[in-house]
Amino acid sequence: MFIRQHGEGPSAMLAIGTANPTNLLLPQDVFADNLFRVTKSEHLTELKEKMNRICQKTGIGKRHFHLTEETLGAHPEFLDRELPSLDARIEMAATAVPKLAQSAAAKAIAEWGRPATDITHLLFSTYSAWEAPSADLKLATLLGLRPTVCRTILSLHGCYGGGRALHLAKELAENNRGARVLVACAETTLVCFGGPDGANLVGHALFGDGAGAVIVGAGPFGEGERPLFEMVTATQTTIPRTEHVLGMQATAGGIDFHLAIQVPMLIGQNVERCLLDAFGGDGDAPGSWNELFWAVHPGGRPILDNIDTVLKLEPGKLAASRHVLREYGNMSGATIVFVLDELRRRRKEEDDGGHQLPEWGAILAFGPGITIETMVLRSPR
Ligand SMILES: CC(C)(COP(=O)(O)OP(=O)(O)OC[C@H]1O[C@@H](n2cnc3c(N)ncnc32)[C@H](O)[C@@H]1OP(=O)(O)O)[C@@H](O)C(=O)NCCC(=O)NCCSC(=O)CC(=O)O
Repeated sequence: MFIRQHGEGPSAMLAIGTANPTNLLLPQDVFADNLFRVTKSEHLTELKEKMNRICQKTGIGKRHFHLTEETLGAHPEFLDRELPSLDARIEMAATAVPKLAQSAAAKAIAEWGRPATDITHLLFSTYSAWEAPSADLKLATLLGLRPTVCRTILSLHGCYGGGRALHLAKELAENNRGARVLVACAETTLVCFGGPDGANLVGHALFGDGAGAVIVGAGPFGEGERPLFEMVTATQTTIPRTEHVLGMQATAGGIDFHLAIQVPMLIGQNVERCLLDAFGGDGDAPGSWNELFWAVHPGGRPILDNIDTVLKLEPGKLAASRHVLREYGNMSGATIVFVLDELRRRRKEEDDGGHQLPEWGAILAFGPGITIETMVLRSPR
């Protein structure tokens, strides 16, 4: 009888890659001027002042975008929510999203050192998948994955999409001996970009474009395979009665984001419970959260500030998250991969400098629901 063989030990991240569109890089201090100019909204002076106030408080230094002024010139319907533009956006995203993911995935595969045809599963997360077959098949074709690769697209999980995909990759790798799972997350604001109004200023000020890829596998590890972070346990929690505070909605004029002002507070109030669950209860959790290393989705500066406060974290514990927020903004589901990449770069630097490094760590990612994905990590010695 055929018996399914399991992988050995907890699965691990074996390689990480990230990428951003090269079309447009905008420093945050000129973002409002640029937005109001290209959308012909300069007469909305109060709104622009508010936009400037918000931009200054984001903790963001610059962001990358696929949409350029030239593309907007060819699509004036993108500027006016009353005009239908969803078709054109879907068509643009259908090419841009898999290509962006390809850039990140190619870096992860090169670091991994094995042929792309050794990938057995593909998990693709994006808020821009609006067709079938979708970005997962396009990415598989661009990378030359084998026709038997098991593909899954995760759509509209928003900012917890990266955490969700890593969680699923862990399950797949541990339950299928020899599986090598490519997690790919790619997000572009071209599906939601529009002229500024009272409802979309915060989204405009926060979101950027980027892609992240991680290769996940469980033991036995092949020659040259080097576990970066072991994925020890993972949980998902939905905060009851918060489904209306954070979300996305497709309209004829593009995708609308809704970010209620209470989001940072709600996340702050709930993360400790999620962490205790992921660690298996109070008894197994570390005595102080400062004993861990941290990969937190930088959904916004106040979210990181609230987590610092409730977990009583020492300054610098969320440095990788703050760095990614500063350099790239909030790239929704792809952001957590950038944080993991930055975290391992910082840990290597500290290790080379002879510093004692925490062995255990945690991922926190948040999105619509409000959903919190939590994962306990261990860094192999
Ligand atoms: C917008 C901010 C930069 C503002 O910074 P501060 O809160 O420190 O500053 P502040 O209180 O002085 O606010 C400045 C101005 O912004 C307004 N303001 C703040 N939060 C707002 C919100 N959610 N919606 C609309 N307006 C908002 C305030 O009323 C104020 O207006 P005035 O100046 O007129 O008084 C920050 O609050 C922030 O980053 N919030 C976003 C957090 C968030 O929801 N992240 C989740 C992203 S989604 C995600 O990550 C998951 C996903 O998408 O799936």
